[in-house]
Amino acid sequence: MGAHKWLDAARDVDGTGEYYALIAGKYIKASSGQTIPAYKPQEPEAVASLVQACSAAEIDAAFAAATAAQKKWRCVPLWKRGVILKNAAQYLRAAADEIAPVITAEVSKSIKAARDEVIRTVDLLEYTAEEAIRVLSVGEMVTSDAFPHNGRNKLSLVQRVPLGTITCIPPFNYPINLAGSKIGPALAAGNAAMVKPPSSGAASTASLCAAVHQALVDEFGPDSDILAVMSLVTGRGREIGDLLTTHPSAAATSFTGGSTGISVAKKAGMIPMQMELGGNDPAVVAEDADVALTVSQIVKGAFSYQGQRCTAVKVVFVVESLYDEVVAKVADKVAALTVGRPEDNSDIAAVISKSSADWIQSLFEDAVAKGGNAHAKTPWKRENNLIWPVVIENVSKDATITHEEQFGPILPFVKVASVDEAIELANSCKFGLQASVFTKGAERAIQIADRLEAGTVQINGAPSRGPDNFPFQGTKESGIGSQGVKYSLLAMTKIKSTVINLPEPSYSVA
Ligand SMILES: NC(=O)c1ccc[n+]([C@@H]2O[C@H](COP(=O)([O-])OP(=O)(O)OC[C@H]3O[C@@H](n4cnc5c(N)ncnc54)[C@H](O)[C@@H]3O)[C@@H](O)[C@H]2O)c1
Repeated sequence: MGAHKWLDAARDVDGTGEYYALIAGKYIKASSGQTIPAYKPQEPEAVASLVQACSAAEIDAAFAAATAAQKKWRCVPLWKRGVILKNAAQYLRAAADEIAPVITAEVSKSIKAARDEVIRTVDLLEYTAEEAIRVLSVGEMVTSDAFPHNGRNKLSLVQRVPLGTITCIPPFNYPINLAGSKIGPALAAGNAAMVKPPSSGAASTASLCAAVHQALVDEFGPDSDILAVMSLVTGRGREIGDLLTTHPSAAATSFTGGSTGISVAKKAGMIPMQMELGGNDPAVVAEDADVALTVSQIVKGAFSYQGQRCTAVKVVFVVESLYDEVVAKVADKVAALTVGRPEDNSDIAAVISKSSADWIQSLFEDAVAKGGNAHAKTPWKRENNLIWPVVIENVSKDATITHEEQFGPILPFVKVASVDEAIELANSCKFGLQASVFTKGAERAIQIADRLEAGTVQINGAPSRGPDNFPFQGTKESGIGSQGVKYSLLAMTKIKSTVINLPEPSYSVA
């Protein structure tokens, strides 16, 4: 039993501790009688959480109830939807210390970073509630006399309306924040949210959903059918994923994850997609870079949360004149990072799974086979899923890690003859999420940024998804559409216009 009744209501506190699914506004155990375990990345034999293995029939039931609930929810006044989201944020804030260890156990994020993620999501929900009012309460009136051969006898009133039920699929690495960045705008805009959490991180996402559900219960009572406006459906992505993203009642999909998103987008019918996918964010270091700033941003950018961030620095291109100095100084800092348990707030803890650790190791071995080497101060070392941070120097332009996302604590350095060569290499990658450029010249920075194929370019800073009000998007295989509170509100609504036809042109006077 925890300190929060609403959080206890989301799981079987008297039994196995398994988390329930939330379907048609009620917590349920799956009719299959089966649960899905998620294991602790740091102790692969230990179960971190158990969630329900929902069936196709349960998902159909969730969609049917959500469709009906959304018709009522969209009529709840905009300000009141905002108040409910703010109330959910307050529940979340009060339980931050109880939820943080759940995140830590499931995805091996340090306790401090896990708590920060909860509070960031509180801020996100509150901001979303207010931004929705600013963005969605104001439309426009378009007059016909702007277009040739027309008088002012037609007035088009333009407003934004919700889409319906939005399938929300977050990844493991921010199971609360990236769930909140979908659920918040979806609900604020008058949609229903069909939430499918990642297998590792499901209990964390479930905790956020519990806060939102309780805020809905407070407003509408425990038996209201409007509670079905948010569902939590759990199961293996490969088993229920297609059902959720191709369901006839799904009006849009908001997905964050890896290349799975590409197949999700290809299979989906004619519905809007918000796709935030993988990246291989390059840092381009020019001859005139501020070395101390560059080094500290690269270390922070590449190794926070052991590199498991879509916006981690994933490859560094340094011009010859600075190469040795930058590599040596980065290696010094990386060698000083603490390695251990996330519960102890170590800088580096285990990566999410064995398959991820194996992938990282294969990239390291490929880089070495092609001429690279671990810097002497940061040798390769692995124990189960725990990988010590490594600076790989002399990495070949042809090494797989130069072009593919490692999602782990190893960082390749590639020596380039010029910034032009760095840009060419960066742009040859199939991804285009973010990129960083380090130079003291403001005009030069803009010119380099303009030439880099990326959704966002950071000048003299590490890549970053936040703050959450910024637009965030990828090009190429890094995604479709933009995220960020305002941009998600726009993505989760569509324009509807109503035309007033006047019998004869009318011109308004002051
Ligand atoms: N661009 C961004 O905003 C952003 C942010 C964070 C993470 N990421 C990316 O996410 C990846 C790491 O996260 P991950 O390992 O959880 O990604 P993933 O693609 O393996 O899984 C993402 C989500 O998709 C679900 N899923 C799996 N199969 C599915 C299917 N067939 N249909 C629908 N859903 C399905 C998973 O259960 C999970 O909830 C990295 O590539 C990282 O770069 C991107």
